Amino acid sequence: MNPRKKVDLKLIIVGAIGVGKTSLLHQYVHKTFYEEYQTTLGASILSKIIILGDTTLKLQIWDTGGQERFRSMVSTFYKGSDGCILAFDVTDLESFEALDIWRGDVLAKIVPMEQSYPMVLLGNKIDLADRKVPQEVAQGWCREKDIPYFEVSAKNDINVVQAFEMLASRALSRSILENHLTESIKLSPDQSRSRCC
Ligand SMILES: Nc1nc2c(ncn2[C@@H]2O[C@H](COP(=O)(O)OP(=O)(O)OP(=O)(O)O)[C@@H](O)[C@H]2O)c(=O)[nH]1
Ligand SMILES: [Mg+2]
Repeated sequence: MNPRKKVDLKLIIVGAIGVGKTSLLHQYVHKTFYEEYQTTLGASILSKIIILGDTTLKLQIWDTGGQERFRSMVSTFYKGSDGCILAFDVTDLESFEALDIWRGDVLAKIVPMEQSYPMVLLGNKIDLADRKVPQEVAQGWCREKDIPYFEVSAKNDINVVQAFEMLASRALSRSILENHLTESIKLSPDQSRSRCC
């Protein structure tokens, strides 16, 4: 029997204050939801082990606080991440308008291969009636940036697993590709020596 490969991935979740980042993470990892709001001070980490195909993935997911005063501090955690969930609240237009800034902050910390850095966008709280961001507008933003979009509800557990696992699977593909590149770089010194003199 083939033993499963094991891969560790660091994922981050970012977005404006109160959009539901912690709730999405708790719904995904613990299948729980809390109505009362407790803002995240700085960052915290949750882990989950999942199986994708022939690989056991250990996801270490960094939950970051959306308060403006933490922006610079939490951005230091983006480095070394394998993928990012961008989140906004479909009933909060400002949280949607802030996405360019959050995305820019993340990409500024990711070097190299910025183009292939996996991201997904989650429009949360679709269980609420007073929507301010139409689905087509969010989809348009994602199309421009080539990012998958999910309409989700942490409260009612709608599309949460699908969104996290889409990101995990993209992050896994990228990590496999990077390992191949690293292997071929390791092989190349011999080749360069043979060209010398
Ligand atoms: N109706 C509804 N409420 C939600 C949903 N997700 C989160 N909430 C509520 O929104 C509030 C904020 O949720 P959090 O998960 O703490 O938001 P956050 O993005 O982690 O906030 P910060 O840590 O301050 O950046 C809480 O009162 C949650 O109960 C949802 O899908 N539907
Ligand atoms: Mg939080």
